Order: sequence, then structure tokens, then C-alpha cells
Amino acid sequence: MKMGEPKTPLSKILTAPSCTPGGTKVREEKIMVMVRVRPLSSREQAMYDLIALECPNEETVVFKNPNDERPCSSFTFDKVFSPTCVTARVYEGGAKDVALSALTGINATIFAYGQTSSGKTFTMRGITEYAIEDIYQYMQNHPERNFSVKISALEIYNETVVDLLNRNSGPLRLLDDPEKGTIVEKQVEEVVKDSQHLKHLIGICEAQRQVGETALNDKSSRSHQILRLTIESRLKENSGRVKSFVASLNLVDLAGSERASQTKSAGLRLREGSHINRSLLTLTQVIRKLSGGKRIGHIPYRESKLTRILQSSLGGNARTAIICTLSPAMSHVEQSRNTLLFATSAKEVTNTTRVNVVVTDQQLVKHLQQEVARLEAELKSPVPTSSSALKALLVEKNVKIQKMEREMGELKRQRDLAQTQLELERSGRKEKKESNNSSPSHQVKKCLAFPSDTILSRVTLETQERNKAGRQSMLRQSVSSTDPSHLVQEIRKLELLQRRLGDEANKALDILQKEVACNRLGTQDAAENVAKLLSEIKNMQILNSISEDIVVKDTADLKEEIIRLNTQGQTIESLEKKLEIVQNSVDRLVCALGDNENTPDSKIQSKRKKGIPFNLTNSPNMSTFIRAPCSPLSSSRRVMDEIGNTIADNQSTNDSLPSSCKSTPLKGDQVGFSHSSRENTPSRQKQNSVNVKKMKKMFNNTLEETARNIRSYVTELKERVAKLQYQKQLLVCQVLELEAGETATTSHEAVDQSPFSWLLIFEEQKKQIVMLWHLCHVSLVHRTQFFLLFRGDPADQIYLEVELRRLTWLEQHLSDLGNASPALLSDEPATYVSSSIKALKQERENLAKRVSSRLTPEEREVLYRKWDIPPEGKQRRRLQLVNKLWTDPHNMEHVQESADIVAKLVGFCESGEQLKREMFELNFKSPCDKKTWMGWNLISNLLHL
Ligand SMILES: Nc1ncnc2c1ncn2[C@@H]1O[C@H](COP(=O)(O)OP(=O)(O)OP(=O)(O)O)[C@@H](O)[C@H]1O
Repeated sequence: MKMGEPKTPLSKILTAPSCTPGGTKVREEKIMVMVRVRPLSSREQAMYDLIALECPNEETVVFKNPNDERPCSSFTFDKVFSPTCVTARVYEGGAKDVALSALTGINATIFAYGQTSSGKTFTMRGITEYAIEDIYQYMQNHPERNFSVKISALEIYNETVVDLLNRNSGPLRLLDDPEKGTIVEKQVEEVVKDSQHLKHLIGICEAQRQVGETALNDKSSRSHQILRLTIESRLKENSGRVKSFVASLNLVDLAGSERASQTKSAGLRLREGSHINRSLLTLTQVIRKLSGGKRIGHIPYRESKLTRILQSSLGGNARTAIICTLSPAMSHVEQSRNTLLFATSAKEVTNTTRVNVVVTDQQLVKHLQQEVARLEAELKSPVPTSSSALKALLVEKNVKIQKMEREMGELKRQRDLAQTQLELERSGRKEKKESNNSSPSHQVKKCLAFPSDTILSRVTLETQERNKAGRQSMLRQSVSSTDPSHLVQEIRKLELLQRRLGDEANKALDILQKEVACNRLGTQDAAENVAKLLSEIKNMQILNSISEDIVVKDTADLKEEIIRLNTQGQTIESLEKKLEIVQNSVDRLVCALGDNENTPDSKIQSKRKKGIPFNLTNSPNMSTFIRAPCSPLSSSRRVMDEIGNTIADNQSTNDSLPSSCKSTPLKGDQVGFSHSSRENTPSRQKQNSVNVKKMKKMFNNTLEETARNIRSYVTELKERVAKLQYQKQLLVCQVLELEAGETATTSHEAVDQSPFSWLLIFEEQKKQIVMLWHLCHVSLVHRTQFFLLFRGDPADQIYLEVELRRLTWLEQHLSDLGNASPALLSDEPATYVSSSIKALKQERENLAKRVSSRLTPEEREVLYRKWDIPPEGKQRRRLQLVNKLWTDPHNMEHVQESADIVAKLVGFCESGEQLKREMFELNFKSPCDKKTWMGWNLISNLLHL
């Protein structure tokens, strides 16, 4: 018989193996329970006993009682062997695997349980014989290992332990060993030479065993017999690895439970029977307690010597198989039922098995030396091994894992995106081939659909260069499907806008000039500057007039259009230069106004300036200026209100003031005298003088602010021109591409069409935008919307570019203001920055209020832990959390997390409101520049009237 490796039926393995500290595997396994029904004995047949048991299949046994009307009860087990099954089949059916486990270092126990004369000894003899054969066969098949087999044997007779290999030793004591469990003191253990020797020794044990005759069995075993084979196996070549195992195979033939009435026992046999029944009862109780699954409460192992010795096999470190033997006779039905109930409990008992590794002295010494060396090294170097340090390492590891998972997610996203782009590109090419006259692409429409009041940032060479490659690629894609007449119409619309801008600039400067002239305000320099401005703006108008003569035809001649646009390109550049000059002029004007008081000239003119407030009320454009450049909350409005109040006060104290004084411009130095002619008291003089000074100061402030607003206005004009120029460039590119035709397009297709190149540009732009948001104190909600919406789709390109330009300009503008002359500084940069910071602070506070309602307590707790927010802090935890959002522009992981949290707080996803690109419409409004844009809107609206 060829020996295979011992196997465990899968159904018996409850849990996956896990590692013990010693490195061996531990697994839980239920006791294997088999039932064997013997044939009717000759005695039973002679008594015409009926068969009460049937085995319909290999797992079921059924009671069949013709005299009983109760329904048949059936029992299922791992294996059921009918009376026709030979012992070899019983062995192969389950006992074999268990027996051979001992060869691989796993303890094993096989025992037979059943009433007297049910066939326990008959079965166990056969099992032992087959096991011995297989064990030695296995050894032969594994020459690389050295095996050693030892045998010990004992019987428990009337609760006395007797050594079957040394009967003269008398009763043996049971001892408790902390490592080995229960051991039998002074028990002889014979080293087995070979299988024959083993069989011989087992024969001696059999011969030594207490056997007696009963009414049911001529050779009834009156004791429990335990044969123990201890098998040690070691690899012949010792490679330093632990490769030695040791395990015991217990082959247990129990004495049979018996009824005195049936066995007709008396005297000695009766006493034996009572001991047997008592120890079997304890076994039954142990099994029943263990079968509950949980080892709660006391397991009465110690109540019998049998259960003490078998303790490790019952719920301990051993694979156990129980063969329950049954007589099929009707006369033994009750005993058989008890046996089956025992078997049913036994199949619920779980053992925990592991490989018993033998560590040789040599290996132990080597291992200990290594351990000592390791401990010494630890002592020398202060490596953190404390639990807190380990915890920190664990956290760090988890963070790394999370990061890697996120990176993986991002990579997957990029891969999917690239694939989608590739597919789009392919289908695009296909469509392009099919029709060259398709409708304008969505992308181009978006490029051209700039709202008229969109404010674009200044076009810088750097930003153009930065994304030139990507943009051109996009343009190439869009051009081929653009209707030429549509392009020309768009160009015309832009030109119209451009002309209107020129008009607006002109009107604004005209107003300024009138004010200055009317009020004789400022120095000679200021007047000159204004005059200069006027001529400059007129110059711009001349440039613009070039395009006014051109009539838009329904069908555009593209060649003409290109030539014209090329010329226009130059004029736009000129216009931009002119605006630059205008802006500088306004700057000088503001400087002149600011310096006015400090110059010698200003002292000379100070007397004249005392009359300015009164003159100002008669200025034809005064109302315009009060309303125009400043918001209703602006300082100029407040100043004018104060002036009005002062005048009212004066008027109330002086009703007889000549009406002409209220409407006719007066010389500054006349003001004081005018009042003093009526009530020329020193106190009144002093009061008037204070009022005039106050008014003068306030008026100067008003003018300065006005000039600054004009400067902002001109800056905005420049922005618009920049935008127009950019749009024109786009259109010129498109027209040129169209003109170049299919050949050029095809040759371009090979260049820079890769979606990956766009993704690189996208990532770069995204980082720049995030940094600029941070520098410009842009709203967190805006950042979140933008960040979550634009994820790298090629159609996002125009939005990213516009945002980048707007922010670049804003940041540049803020730093320009910071570097401007002291006169310019005043409170403007402070207003810009402080108002945006204030708005951001307010926004954070509002978001913090949503933390409790939008996040569950668990989510909050996770976030507090993740973002390192202590329970006790100066601020409330939710505000601390929100204050940490969007604070690290260098860390894209932080940015992503911040966006996710803000999105949740604001409810972008829940509300079902999908974020749409169109919501941006290239028309971003930043909270930090509200005042400036408000002013601009007011001026703009006014001038359009
Ligand atoms: N499966 C079987 N096939 C044929 N004969 C069997 C079978 N099982 C047992 N016998 C016979 O039944 C008789 C009783 O068997 P056995 O001594 O093994 O019972 P037992 O359970 O050990 O009894 P006890 O507990 O009294 O020692 C024996 O003569 C044996 O040969």
C-alpha cells in the first residue's frame, strides 16, 4: 500500500492556520466521529434478536424498531460503517489520516467507544495493525528523515493505572507537568526497532490486559487500554532550520459500558463494571461540556484517570477520531441510543492542533545566542521600541498605505481619462474624415463665448509660452470642425466690444478732465497730465476707427479676414501700449494730487483751495463723481455727506448767508471773510477755520480716491483689451489653421496630440492655480468647486487658462500695489488684502457652523484625529478643523482632502446639483476684489447710460 501524506478532511478545519509565537501553525479542528455497526453476533442470532439499526448511507444511521410506533430517529456523522464494512475500510475512511498526523508532528488519538461486546477491541486491533503498517511504510518513503518510535502502554483497571510493559511496577501515579500536561510517573517507554518489534510489544500489552468473561462477551475487556506511540522525525541534513517534529499517537480501546442485568455481573465483574461505567460517565460529561463550543465552566477532566490521561485529546492539542461501535440487535437499542448521543456530542468538540517542533540543544543555544545579540544591540542603540514608538510606526505605515491607495486611485483615474481621450480622439478623426463641414465644435464655442463683462488677466508672454503646445494641440482639434463664417462673426463681436471699451475710457477721462478744469484742482502737473490723457485716449479712438468701416458680410472671405486680422493684431497691441501710457499718466496724476500739500506750490495755493468745497457742489459732473467711481459705502460718499453736514451746520447758524455764496464759486480765501463779515467773533473765526481745513482735507482725499478709481478703471480696460487680444489670437490661429487646410492639419496631428502631454500641463497648471488661490485669499468654496470640477478633461483647458491668467494678474496687481509709491499706497492694498482675508475668515466661520449638521459624529471624530485637532483647544474643534482646510498649497493630498471636506460641508454632491463648467463661464469673481469691481460696475453702468 502506497502511503500518502496525511490529510485532514476540509470540513473538519474550522479556521485558517495562524502562527504561534514559536513559528508553528495552529488550527482548530473538530473531533472526527465515526460509527461502526457490527453484524449480529452468534449469540444474538441464537436469541432471534431483531436488527434495530440501518445504515442508509455512509453518513447516516437510523433506528428501526418494528415494535415501536415512534418515528425512526436518524443520526449523521462523519462516517457510518454498516455491518458489512471491513476494518480496513473503517481505517481508510478516517482513522488513517488521524493516525498518520503523528508523523508530521501533530498529536493524534483514535479511540473506540461503545457498549460491551459492540466490537471496540475488534475494531481497534485492526486499526492499530493498519496504522503500524502505514507508519512504517511512510518512514520508508521518507529516507531524508530519521524517525524514532517509542511505545508505552497502560491500562486503567478499577481506576488504577497499570503499566502494561512493566506489570511489576504496580499502580502508577499521575503527575501534572506544566509543559506536558498529565504524565504517568515511572511509565516504561520502549524504543521500537521496527514494525515487528512493535507488533510484538503490542502483543505483550494485549496479553497483560485484564480480560474477563461476561454474559455478553467471552473475552470482555475489563479495563481501558491506552497504547501510545511516540514518533520523532528529524531531517538528516541539518540545515540550521528547525525541522524536527515529535508527536504521540494514542490508540485507545475503552472498556464497554454495561448493564449489570445484561452482563449478569456479580462480585468482581460487578465492581469492574461500576468503575468502567463511572469513568465512561466522566468521559461523557467532559465531551458534553466541550461540545458546547465554548469552554465555559469546569470541565471534569480530573474526575477520572481516563479523562485526565486523555485530556489533551479531548479539546486539546491533538487530532482525535472516535469510533463508536454498535450492536445492531434490538435487545441493545437503549445502549446503542446512549452511544449515539455520546457520538453526537463528541462531533461538536473542537481541538486545537499544532505541529510540535523539537528544538535541539544545539539549535536552542544558537537561537539564544542570537536573541542575546539582538538585545545587546537594542541596549546600545536607543531604537524606539516602546509601545508608543511602535504605535507611531504603525500610524506612519497606515498613512503610507493610504497615500499609496490614493495614488493608485489617481493613476487609475488618469489611465481611464487617457483611454477616454484616446477613444474620443479616434472617433473625432473618424467623424472628421466623414465630413469637413460639420457644425462648430463645442470646445470652440466655449472658447468664443466670453461674456462681455468677463475680466481676464493680463496676457503675459510667460503664460502664453507655458501652455502653448497644449493649446495649439487643442486648437488643431477644434479648427477642423469650425464654420468659417461663424469665426468671422465672432471676431466682429469682439471688435465691437473693443470699440466700446475705447469709448468708455474716453468718457471716463473726459469726466476727469472736466472735473479738474472746473475745480481748478491740483497742480499744473496734474492739469498737464489730464490733457495728455485726453490726447492719448483720442489716439486710441483713431486706432479703433479702422475697424468700424468694415462691413460684415454674410459669407466671409477668409483670406481677406486673415490679412485684416493681422493688421488688427498690431492695432490691438498699439491699443494696449496706449492704455499702459494712460495708466502711467493716471498714476502720475494721483501722485501729483497726493504730493500737492507738501509742495511749496500747494502752500501758495492753499488759500484758493479753501473755496473748493463750495465750488464743487456746482460742478456739472459732481453727482456723477459721487456716484460713479465709488460704491455707496465708499469714503468719497462719506466725505461728501460730511461736507454736506458741515455746510448745513454753517447754514443753520448763519441764515443770512447770501444765496449767491451757495451757488457762485468763491475764492478760497473769501470763505473765512464772508463768514466773518457777519459774525466776526474769534470763536466763530476759529470754528470756520477748522471746518475749512477739515473740508479741504476731506476733499483732497476724495480726489485722490477718485483718481485711484480711474486708475483701477484703466487697469480694467487693459484687462479687457488683453482678453480681446487673446481671443483674437485664438481666432486668428483658427482661421490660419483653416486656411492651411487639411494637409497641415494632418501633419500636425502627429505632433503633440497625446492626452498624456495635456495631463502633464493640467497637473502643472493645477498646482499653479492652487498656489495663486492661496496667495490671493480666494474663496474656499470657489477653490473647491473649481478643483473638483476640472479634473483633467481636455475641454477644461480654456477654463484653467483663464483662471490662471486672472489669478496671475490679481497676484501681480496686489504685489504692484504693495510696491507702489507711498502716495498710491494709502489704504488700497490694505483694502484689497484685508477685505479678502476678512471674507475668507467669514467663510471659514460659516463652514464651521455646518460641520455638526453635515458630518456624522463618527466622521467628525475621524477627521479630528486625522487633522490632529485636540479635544481641548482655544477654539472649538470644528473651527480648528475648517481653519486648517486649504492651508498647504504645496501638498496636493491636503488640497484634495480639503476640497472633499468643503464639498461635503457645502453639499455639492448631496443636493444633486451637478457642478457644471458653465457655471464658471470664464467669469470668475473673486471676493477679495469686490470693491474694485463694484466700483468698475458702477462706472461702467453709468457710462453706458
Ligand atoms: N465488525 C465485526 N465483525 C465481525 N465480528 C465482530 C465485529 N465486531 C465485533 N465482532 C465480534 O464480536 C465479539 C465482541 O467483540 P469485542 O470484544 O471487540 O467487543 P468489545 O466492545 O471490545 O467488548 P468489551 O467491551 O466487553 O471488551 C467478538 O467476538 C468479535 O469478534
